[in-house]
Amino acid sequence: MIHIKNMYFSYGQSSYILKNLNFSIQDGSYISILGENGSGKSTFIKLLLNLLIPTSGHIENTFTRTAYVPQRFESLNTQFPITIEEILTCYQKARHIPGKKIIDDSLSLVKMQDYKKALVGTLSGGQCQKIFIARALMGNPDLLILDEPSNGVDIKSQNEIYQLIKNLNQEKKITVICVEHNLKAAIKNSTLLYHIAQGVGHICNPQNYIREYLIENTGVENYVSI
Ligand SMILES: Nc1ncnc2c1ncn2[C@@H]1O[C@H](COP(=O)(O)OP(=O)(O)OP(=O)(O)O)[C@@H](O)[C@H]1O
Repeated sequence: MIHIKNMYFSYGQSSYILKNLNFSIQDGSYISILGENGSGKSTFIKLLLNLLIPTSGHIENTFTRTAYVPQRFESLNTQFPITIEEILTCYQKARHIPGKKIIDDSLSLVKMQDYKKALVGTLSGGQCQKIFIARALMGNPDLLILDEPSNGVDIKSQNEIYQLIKNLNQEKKITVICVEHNLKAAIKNSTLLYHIAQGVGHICNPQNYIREYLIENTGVENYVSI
């Protein structure tokens, strides 16, 4: 469980990016974090990952094994001649993760076992995203944080990736927090949405999101057709 209480955050002396956030994330939930570019979604995630410290207020986090799946292009040099097995072996060693079968097991979970010897530069966007999820699963996480998992991925692979994330959430009981620009996926998959606008967080039920937030705040009625 994560409890965020009266949390404010600013970078240095600049004005607050996040203002008085109060939000609880229950075990087993699937939360999508929404908001416009620059609204503070990545900052929020970095605070949850302890990469940033709140300016005031606090975060209580009872999860013990958090895994992070970054945006695909943040962590990938496709020109570098390295295989999937080598990437995962480096991760296993760096994180001191035990187990001889852990790489095969995590690749099987994302149905990418046939790509163990493939060079990372030969994979499609969707395949790369699955490899990053496999890498995150090697640490047997109880919390999985993803940053825009469908970014740069075709529709078929998007469906596979969201199905995979949903299975991890529902069957393996991994709590999921996902930064999203994919509104359709967020509404379809999440137990709760958290919309950040002007530094303020709004908790929203997926079924009511379109009415509660988009229509009231933007007047964009055609979002109803999503
Ligand atoms: N290291 C930093 N130092 C100063 N300001 C920063 C830093 N990182 C982000 N910001 C600013 O904080 C604000 C929120 O940025 P953030 O990256 O959290 O937004 P975001 O919602 O994730 O955006 P996007 O959807 O474009 O990824 C932006 O105005 C950004 O310029």
